[in-house]
Amino acid sequence: MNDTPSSTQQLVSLRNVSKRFANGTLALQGMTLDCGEHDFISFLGPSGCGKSTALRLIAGLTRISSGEVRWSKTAAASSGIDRELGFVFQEPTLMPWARVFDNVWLPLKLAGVGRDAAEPVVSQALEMVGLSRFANVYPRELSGGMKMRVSIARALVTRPRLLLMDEPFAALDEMTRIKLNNDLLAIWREHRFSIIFVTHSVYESVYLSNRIVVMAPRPGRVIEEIRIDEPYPRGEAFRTSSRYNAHCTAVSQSLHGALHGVDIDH
Ligand SMILES: Nc1ncnc2c1ncn2[C@@H]1O[C@H](COP(=O)(O)OP(=O)(O)OP(=O)(O)O)[C@@H](O)[C@H]1O
Repeated sequence: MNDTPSSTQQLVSLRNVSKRFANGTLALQGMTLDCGEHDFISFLGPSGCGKSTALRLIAGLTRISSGEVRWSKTAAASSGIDRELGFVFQEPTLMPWARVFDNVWLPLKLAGVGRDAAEPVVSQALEMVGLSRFANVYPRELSGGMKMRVSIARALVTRPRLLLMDEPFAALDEMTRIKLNNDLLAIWREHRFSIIFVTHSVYESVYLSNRIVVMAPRPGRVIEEIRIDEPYPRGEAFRTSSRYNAHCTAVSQSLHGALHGVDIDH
């Protein structure tokens, strides 16, 4: 089945968005982007190109210096922007003293939903990430990949329409990362939310996304947007295909072209 997103319905739009920090750093310059319903967009680029800043601006965690972040009317009206967003960071940031269930319940608890009322929704979120049997364990009993799954379940428990992910799998080993890539794609396809995913990895961005925003530093800016018009589901056959390789080469070339003459942070 080819269910490549069509991006006809916009969810959130950035228009000429810039961010200059108080110390004078121009972290992001003139970014324009339309994120549609059921898009899977990657922000790809080296350290310091403004990927995290862009994500935080969309989330409203950092104030923009100029430009505009506009949400679709339906998204803004239904339950407030906060409920439309889930955020997953590189570190799972779980509460170590709380069981898995309580960690996932947290966003609902903060919204005033009691434990009993939340139970079916929390259970469903845990089921989505394959952790139904681990509701009662503490984070210290889980592997790195499982902790990240809990973090994803917590971000999805409010059923957001947009999931923002900031290098979520960067600290995981290769096999765990591949498994989480596949599971994330399966959850995204089934539940049809949108994802903006920050990564340094060309391979990961090509495997996951239907759109890749290539960025460069000093100042942080968008160089090019590349579409990966390949059908989902994507599995091992895609990962080992010549088409996948060709996309990776094209994206690498765009990235290297963008970096020509730029002094990288790392
Ligand atoms: N709070 C801040 N105050 C001042 N400068 C900042 C702040 N946050 C980020 N910057 C700077 O803005 C630029 C963009 O940072 P940002 O973290 O968005 O980049 P990034 O592409 O996400 O990098 P990385 O891949 O290393 O996370 C960098 O030069 C960074 O040092």
